[in-house]
Formats: sequence, structure tokens, C-alpha cells
Amino acid sequence: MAPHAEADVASLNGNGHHGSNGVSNGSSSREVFTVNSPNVTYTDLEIRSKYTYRTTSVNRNADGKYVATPRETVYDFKVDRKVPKVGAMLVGWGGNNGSTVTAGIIANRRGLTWETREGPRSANYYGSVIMGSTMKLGTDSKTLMDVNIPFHDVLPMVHPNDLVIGGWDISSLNLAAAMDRAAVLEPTLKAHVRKEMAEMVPMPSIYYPDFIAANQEDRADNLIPGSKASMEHVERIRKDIRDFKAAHSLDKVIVQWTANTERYADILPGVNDTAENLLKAIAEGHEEVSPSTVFAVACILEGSPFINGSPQNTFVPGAIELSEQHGTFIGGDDFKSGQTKMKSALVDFLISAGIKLTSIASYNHLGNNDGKNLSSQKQFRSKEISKSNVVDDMVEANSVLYAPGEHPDHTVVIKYMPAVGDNKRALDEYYAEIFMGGHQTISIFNVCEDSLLASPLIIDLVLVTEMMTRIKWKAQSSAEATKEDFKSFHSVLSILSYMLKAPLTPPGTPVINALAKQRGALTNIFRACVGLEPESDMTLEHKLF
Ligand SMILES: NC(=O)c1ccc[n+]([C@@H]2O[C@H](COP(=O)([O-])OP(=O)(O)OC[C@H]3O[C@@H](n4cnc5c(N)ncnc54)[C@H](O)[C@@H]3O)[C@@H](O)[C@H]2O)c1
Ligand SMILES: O=P([O-])([O-])O[C@@H]1[C@@H](O)[C@H](O)[C@@H](O)[C@H](O)[C@@H]1O
Repeated sequence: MAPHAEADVASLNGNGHHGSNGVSNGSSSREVFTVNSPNVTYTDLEIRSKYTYRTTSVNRNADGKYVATPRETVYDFKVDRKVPKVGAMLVGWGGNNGSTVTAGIIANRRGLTWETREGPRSANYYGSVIMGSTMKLGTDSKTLMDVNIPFHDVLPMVHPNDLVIGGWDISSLNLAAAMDRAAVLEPTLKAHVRKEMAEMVPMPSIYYPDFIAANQEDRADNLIPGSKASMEHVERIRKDIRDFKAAHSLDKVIVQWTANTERYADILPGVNDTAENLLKAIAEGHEEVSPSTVFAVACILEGSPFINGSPQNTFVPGAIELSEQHGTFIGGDDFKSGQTKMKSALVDFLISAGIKLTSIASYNHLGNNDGKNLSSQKQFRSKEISKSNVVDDMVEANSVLYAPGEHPDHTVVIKYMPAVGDNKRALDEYYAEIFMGGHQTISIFNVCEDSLLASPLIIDLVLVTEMMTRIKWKAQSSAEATKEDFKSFHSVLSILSYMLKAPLTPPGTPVINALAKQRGALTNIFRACVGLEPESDMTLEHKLF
């Protein structure tokens, strides 16, 4: 295959899906259900729904009492049913995550089984909320028991087996060598995919040494010339995207940063505070513009959604404004794979149970290259921030337990211990006050195979982001109600928050970290797009009879 070739996996797609979303490449998918409602109509090309969004508006009157007023807003949603041919381009493709997710998709597409010490194992998408979980569609009309469907079937989504994978890396290793370097997958599995992976070679990338740990320099042998931002870099990345799209006859490309964690960039007025200033700063080669921000700008200008899987502040204000101007989706930050995902669920449970969490100690050590990069203080600081802010919304929402400004002690420690490789050891202690002066101490020892937990998130981020490009809305109440000018969701995709530690939200909107709320938002927005009410756990049909 040509250099920098990427497997056109769609042509190899022989692995049957669960029957609901047939082969993609532009064909409309077969759905496992239809909605029987005057508010939902289906054509070959789209699903149209009229959805009544019910909320409660709260005011406070003179004597300090709240007044709660139910509100209804009617939206029209339009879903494009045509499942496109999609490319996923990874920045840092040769890393542990990039090589692992690529091997995983190949293994699933080919329906591979391989021998391990515990016996044969088969390819799966465990850990992907879209491919591995279900949602309640409703209750059986006769038995009144729940009917659950695979999450992937709620809307005509791309199947990961059909994704065409490519990307960039500052390391020149082909994906088979990168897979060996990562030391994540079983040798018997690697043997099955080695040939295909060896033909995949990351494109050269931009490298500005000051943004990642100096200990990464020894792998930087696959570089685009230039050690600071430039419009030449932006245009080169844009061309790479266009060429990839053309070479594989893709309908669209989603780009994800799964490269090393960068240090935070200083937010500088006149440099990265507005879209105009950011473009000017890039043109002038300003040294405070990071590689990840250059990638983000290139993707935004090219119209390819860009997702940041690392914790650095890629999306400086100027990048967010640029995405709003161009209507290109962006999302981030930092895959939420193991220790933090557990934390966001456990903290939600404790605080919503009325238990006063007073201290969280989060330690972990790991031995992969991510850990090596994070052994540098500036890069660790980026991760410390994303791992620490995950409890804020849950604490602030409970004024019974916490006074204004009061919050649990919270410390994050990460150590680099090469011996354990990708198998991160996370040790957490949750300490809480309970009834009448008592205490509860929860200690967790959580061995996370980091890349095997992160790879399904990379897939989910691609699938959800791509689906969002095919969903349009308009408000019935607005003057445009009679026009056909449907709009896309805001360019900052906060719907991705379930997969991310530090969710990026549209400017001025709140950050929700509670894991159940994040999953509920994803589930119920997708349900609304086919005119279905939010999942309700009231089950009145089982209580009122
Ligand atoms: N569980 C997880 O693995 C997990 C969870 C959350 C976040 N993350 C983040 O995901 C990222 C990747 O994790 P990983 O374990 O794959 O790390 P890794 O070090 O194995 O891979 C990163 C890759 O990025 C490449 N790279 C660095 N700078 C680049 C640039 N400017 N352009 C292109 N490539 C570049 C490196 O050569 C390397 O191959 C890290 O930032 C990590 O913090 C990982
Ligand atoms: O997602 P999570 O398990 O909370 O956090 C992980 C950290 O514990 C780990 O130290 C880091 O290397 C990974 O990139 C990831 O961020």
C-alpha cells in the first residue's frame, strides 16, 4: 500500500453487526424500532420529530420563597438517516491509545478470536457506551416489563467497524511497531492484525518541544519542519485531511487528539483571546500557540470536528470563538477512562445519598509513555486540573451538606513506574461524615488497563460527534418556525461529557460532571430526536393500579 496508507477498513467489513445498522458507506441503516406517533415522520432520507421539552422555571419572590412554573418549548428535530463513510484521524496515532483502538477495530471488523492464558477471547466493544450498553425503549404493552435496546440502535449511527482510521504522529513507527511498543495487546491478537497494522504509517506532525515533556524528544523523528505555530502548519494539516478524505472517498472526517498531554498555554489578550487574534498569532509564529491548538484551528477551518482527548487547554477562547464562527464542532477535554470515571459516579452516589464527603485522595502510578510524559511537572499540572475539578458541580448542588465555598479536600498524585506499563494502579480513599458524628472510609484499589479503557471512548467520541453532524433543530416558538432553516447544535459539544473528565461547554453554560446526569443527557437528547420522552424511572405503571 502507498506510504502513509491507512487501511480502508470499510472494504474489509465482513463482520456482521447486531443487525440494526447494516453496512454504512452512505446506505441508510435498518432501524430496530419505529416510533408510532403523529409527532414523528420517516422518509428515506430523514426522521422528523416534534418534541415538547418540559422544564421548570424558578423565581424567588419577595419573601424568599421559590415559585416553580412548568414550561414547555416545542422543538422540531431533523435527523439525516444516511449513514456516511467516516474517517477517524488520530493525532498521536502511534501511541498506546491510537495503536490499541486501531487494532481493536480491525479485530472487531474481522470477528477475530485469539488464544490467551485464560482460554480463547473474541473481539468486542466492551467499555463503549454506544456499542456495549443499552437504553430502555419503553415497557412491553402486555407484560409492562422494560424493553431495552442497544444504545447504538436509537439513531442511525455509524458502526465502528466501518471507520477508516488514519492520523499523525511525531514518531515514525508504523502501527505494528507502535502496537509492540505499547505492549497492551496479547501477542496472539497482535499476530492476527500485524500485517494490516504494518501498512499503516502515521503522517508527520508538528512538534513544538516546549509543550510536552523533554523526555519525549527521543521519539520525535517524524516531523513537519518548524518548531512553532505557522499558517503553513495549519494549511499542511488541512491538506492532510483533504487528501485522506479523497484517498478513501470519505463523506466526512472526525479528528481526535490522543497525543501527549501538553502544558497549559497562557491566555494572552491580543494573542489567543479572540479568533482574529489567534489566527494572527499563528501567522506571526507566536510561541504560546500549542500544537493541539494549531490542529484545532486547522480542523475548524477545514470543517472537520476536533475532539481533545487530553487535559491541556487546547480550546483557548480564540479557538472556541473560531468554532462558533465556522459552525465546526469541537469537544473535550481529557478522556475519562478509569479513576475519574469511578470518582464521578462514587461522589454522585455519596453526596446524593446525603453523605458528607470530606476528603478524596486520588493516587495512581503507571508505566506507559503517557505516564513518562506526565512525570514532567508542567504536563502533570494539566492532568491534575482535569482530575480535580470533577466533583465541583455535585458539591455546589448540595447546600444542605456544604456551605457556600465549602468542598472536600482533594488531592491527585500520579507517579511514573515503568514496571507496570499500561496497567495503571489507582488507589483512592474517600472519607465522609455520616450520621451523628460517624465516619465512612471507602478505599479502592483499581487496576486500569488504561489504553483498553480509553480506546472505546475514542470510538464513542467519533460516533456521537458524527451523529451530531446529522441532527438539526429549530424552535417552534421562534419566528423562523415557518422557515426550513434548521440549525446545528452549538459548536461546543457538551453532549460528549460522559466520555470526558473536564467537559467543554458553550461559553457561560454550567459544567455537569455527575456521571448519571451526563449519560442521561446523551440518552435523552438522542431519544428526543425520534420524538421519545426522556427515560423515566417513575414506572407509575407498576405503582398505580
Ligand atoms: N486511559 C488513558 O489512556 C487516557 C485517559 C485519559 C487521557 N489520556 C490521554 O490521552 C493521550 C494519549 O495517551 P496514550 O496512553 O496513548 O499516550 P502515548 O504517549 O502512548 O501516545 C501519545 C502519542 O502522541 C505522539 N505525539 C506527541 N506529540 C505529538 C504531536 N504534536 N503530534 C502528533 N503526535 C504526537 C507521541 O509520539 C505518542 O505516540 C495522553 O495525553 C493521555 O493523557 C489517556
Ligand atoms: O481517566 P483516569 O483514569 O481518571 O485518568 C488517567 C490517569 O489516572 C492517568 O494517570 C493518566 O496517565 C491517564 O492519562 C488518565 O488521565
